Amino acid sequence: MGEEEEEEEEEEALPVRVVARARPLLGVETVLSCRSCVAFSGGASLVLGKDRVFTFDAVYPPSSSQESIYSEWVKPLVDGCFQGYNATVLAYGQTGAGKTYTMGSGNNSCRLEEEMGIIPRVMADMFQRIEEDRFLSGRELEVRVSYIEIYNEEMKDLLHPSTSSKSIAIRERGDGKIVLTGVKEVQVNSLEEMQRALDEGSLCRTVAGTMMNNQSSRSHSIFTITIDQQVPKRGGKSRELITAKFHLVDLAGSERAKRTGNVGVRLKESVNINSGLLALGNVISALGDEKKRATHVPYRESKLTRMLQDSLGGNSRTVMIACISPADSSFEETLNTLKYANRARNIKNVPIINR
Ligand SMILES: Nc1ncnc2c1ncn2[C@@H]1O[C@H](COP(=O)(O)OP(=O)(O)OP(=O)(O)O)[C@@H](O)[C@H]1O
Repeated sequence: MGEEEEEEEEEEALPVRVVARARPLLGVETVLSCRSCVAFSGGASLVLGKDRVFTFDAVYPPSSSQESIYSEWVKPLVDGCFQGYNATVLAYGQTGAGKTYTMGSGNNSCRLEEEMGIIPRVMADMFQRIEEDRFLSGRELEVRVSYIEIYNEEMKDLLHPSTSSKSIAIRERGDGKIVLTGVKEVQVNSLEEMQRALDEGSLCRTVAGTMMNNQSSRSHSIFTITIDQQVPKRGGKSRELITAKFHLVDLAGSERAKRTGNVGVRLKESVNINSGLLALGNVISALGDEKKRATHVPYRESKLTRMLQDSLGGNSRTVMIACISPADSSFEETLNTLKYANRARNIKNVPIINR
């Protein structure tokens, strides 16, 4: 293949992939006599209520495993990172819909192997790959992680919780890449070190009970893995740096404030959470609209969208997982989640290798 053709292939625009996942009915829902209001046909569509049909890139019914969603949608992104492509996985949905379970961004120490979520699987795969590539001549590799939380429009470094939020800022470099200043990345040399970073950071997340989930994460959390590789150039003695960033995002619950029974501080939180998600929705819809995409995408409306600027509609391979509860008591929230996720299907990203 000629160099020009290679360039063309790299710059092909890819849509953001959107998959929907329904968790099983929880014990508490069964006790409250909730019934499932979502039907699955086995394909990429689902039916909410009597006749609202939604089609995504894939649909995962309650019986589906953590492994299937990981191997079909996330593993290819891990492979891409080693080639220098950025990747992003976002979990969206109302409180209690299964975002933290799916991402594996909660406490993983008591989980069975098959219950492990996406982040622990990404880490295990990366280190297996690093181990396998160890003997490739001349290759040097460095892996770093950062873990941040956006809570009430303030950013917290979960790996260095004593860092003041005020010293953290999001900046756009001349080449359009987004960088965080004030957040300290941690270099990790083994799977165990990376797992420790995830577990310790997860413990510092802002969690509180709502009427819908007694361990509700009230913030957006973003676990970022950066891989830097010094690779010998083909045929020459010189080397090139290939770098890739993998954002794993567990978004705060998308529910409307009223349903969570929130008042006071929790209500203020809900308003802030929703403003981040609203901004994300606006960015998603602008990216899905050809005219707006060319003129103005409102990334600056929130910290969340600013931080994900080069992952949404930018240089990244992106998968969004819309998590839903099948319970009829969550019908309205599920409808909102599915509508929101549907809009994301129009976004096109242009992944290029980061040399
Ligand atoms: N696919 C699943 N299989 C079995 N249990 C699940 C599944 N998804 C979620 N659960 C369970 O449902 C409950 C709520 O899930 P989870 O905490 O992941 O929700 P969430 O969307 O992250 O909520 P919040 O936004 O409030 O943090 C948990 O007890 C979790 O273990």
